Amino acid sequence: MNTLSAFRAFRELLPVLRPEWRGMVWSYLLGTTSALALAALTVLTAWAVGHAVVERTPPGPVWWTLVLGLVLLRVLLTWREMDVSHALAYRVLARLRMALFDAYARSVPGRRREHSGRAAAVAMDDIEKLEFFYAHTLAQLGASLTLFAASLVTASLLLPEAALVMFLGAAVVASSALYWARAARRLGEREQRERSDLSAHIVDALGALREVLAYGLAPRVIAQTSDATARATALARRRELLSQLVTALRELILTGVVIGVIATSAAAAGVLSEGAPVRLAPAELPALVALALAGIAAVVDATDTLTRLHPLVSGAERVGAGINRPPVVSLPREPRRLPEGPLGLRFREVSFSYEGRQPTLTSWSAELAPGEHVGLVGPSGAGKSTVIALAARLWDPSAGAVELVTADGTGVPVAELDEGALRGAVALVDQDAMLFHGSVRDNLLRGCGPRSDGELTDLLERVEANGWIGLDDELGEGGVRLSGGQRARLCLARALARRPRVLLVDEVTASLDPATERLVSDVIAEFHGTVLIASHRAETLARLGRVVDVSAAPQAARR
Ligand SMILES: Nc1ncnc2c1ncn2[C@@H]1O[C@H](COP(=O)(O)OP(=O)(O)OP(=O)(O)O)[C@@H](O)[C@H]1O
Repeated sequence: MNTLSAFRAFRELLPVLRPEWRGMVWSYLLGTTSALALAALTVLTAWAVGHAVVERTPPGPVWWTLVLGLVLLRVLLTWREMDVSHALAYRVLARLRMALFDAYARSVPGRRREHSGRAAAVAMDDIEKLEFFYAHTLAQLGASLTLFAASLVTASLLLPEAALVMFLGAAVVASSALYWARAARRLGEREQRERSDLSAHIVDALGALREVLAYGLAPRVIAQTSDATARATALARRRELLSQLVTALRELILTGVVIGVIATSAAAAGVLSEGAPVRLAPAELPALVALALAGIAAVVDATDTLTRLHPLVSGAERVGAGINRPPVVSLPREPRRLPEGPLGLRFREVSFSYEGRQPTLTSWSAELAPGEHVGLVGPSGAGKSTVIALAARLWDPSAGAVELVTADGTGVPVAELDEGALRGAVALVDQDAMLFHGSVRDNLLRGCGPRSDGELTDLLERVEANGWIGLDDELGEGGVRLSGGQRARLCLARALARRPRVLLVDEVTASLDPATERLVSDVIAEFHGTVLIASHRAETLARLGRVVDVSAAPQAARR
């Protein structure tokens, strides 16, 4: 494993978990004390056996008190450890999820053409595995290393050469683990890639099931799926084989260390040659071997855990990349509030380009007076959706400003506005607006304050949805059970439920039949606030007071 990059990937997420440091330290302390208590029990038992066999003296009351105390301590610690680490795991999960969601919320909304949903779903899945690492594994690694250090120091006080054997054994175990981990990680990454390609392939096929069936693609999809599964399984088998080999090697080293410690202790106890100076009582020999065994087993445990971390490293990298996505808009330091009353919209010499693309807008200006209904036109790809996204502050322009304009003509840049005030004043009905899982009522109430059922029913009547749906009806995932026109009408009702002062509508009538288009246009025409509609459709545009062209040459904004 590239230890440094693994270390970096895990460290990257620590700032998010900083508030949990007390829980993490507590979990480490409990785990370490418990491991030390277990090691002490093993050593005490070996000591008692040594004395009983060699000196024929049974353990005295001090020994029994110690052993009993340690057993009780272990019971108590195991119970507390579970409690603490479960609570910690829950909080780690929540913190990572919130940080990821927050980062996506700040960085994604404008990037409509990105598969952000899939990336976020994979990262959310990763978080579930990482939770265990931060809540349990980290403390367990710390406990193993502390136990090794403690047993090494104790062994070096009792018999330095036994400690040297332990140290060398630990070094060989650790270096072999690091060497093998690199190969395991490479295999793991390939397997992970195969598996995510496979799930993307299945998701795509299921998403386009109608095309798959209509074009007779099912046999090809099945063959591709089975090939990809076979490749992923072969890689998993190779990885498992490698891991078994490494485990066998580790067991071998462990055995070597035990033999080494027995040999050095036996020599020091004068067991090997007559007349040699005795530096260790023969009765202590089993205790020293048990001590060495506990210490080296802790290193074996830690390296075993480390070698199994590789799938987590890629997960941590993905989550880190998600959490550290640069925000597309930044929150103002001193957010301004919005004055009451009608609001207009002003684009003041706005320029904008998508990452690495030619500029979409260059010094583009337009102004909508409060209450004005304006159409936004331009050839396909000219930037209509971009203008709408800038007005909703899903992106920030690279130059110029987008402002909400009060009745006296004062412009308040959307970038300086309090987030809540902006979202309360401006509503967006997007080209591919999504409905959420849940009832119609849940959807209408999303993002707005309390509204009476009477008001919501009134909205359904306005978009003529009351004939085919009610407030308590469930929409299913993304409103899949509805037609495009029905979805558009509910999305419009949802935007109106927020009682916005500015309504932004992006191509919502583009794929509607003439009757639904007329209906949607009627509802928008009755809206009393300011409206900006991006559209190609003559029928939609004919209802509007004025039309502005997004591809028009740069002009100065009215001040
Ligand atoms: N997320 C994105 N990343 C990169 N480029 C983008 C992104 N969104 C839009 N673009 C590009 O920016 C340009 C303007 O796109 P936009 O969607 O604003 O145009 P539009 O006028 O609304 O087009 P249409 O009428 O076809 O919907 C296009 O060239 C498009 O390819």
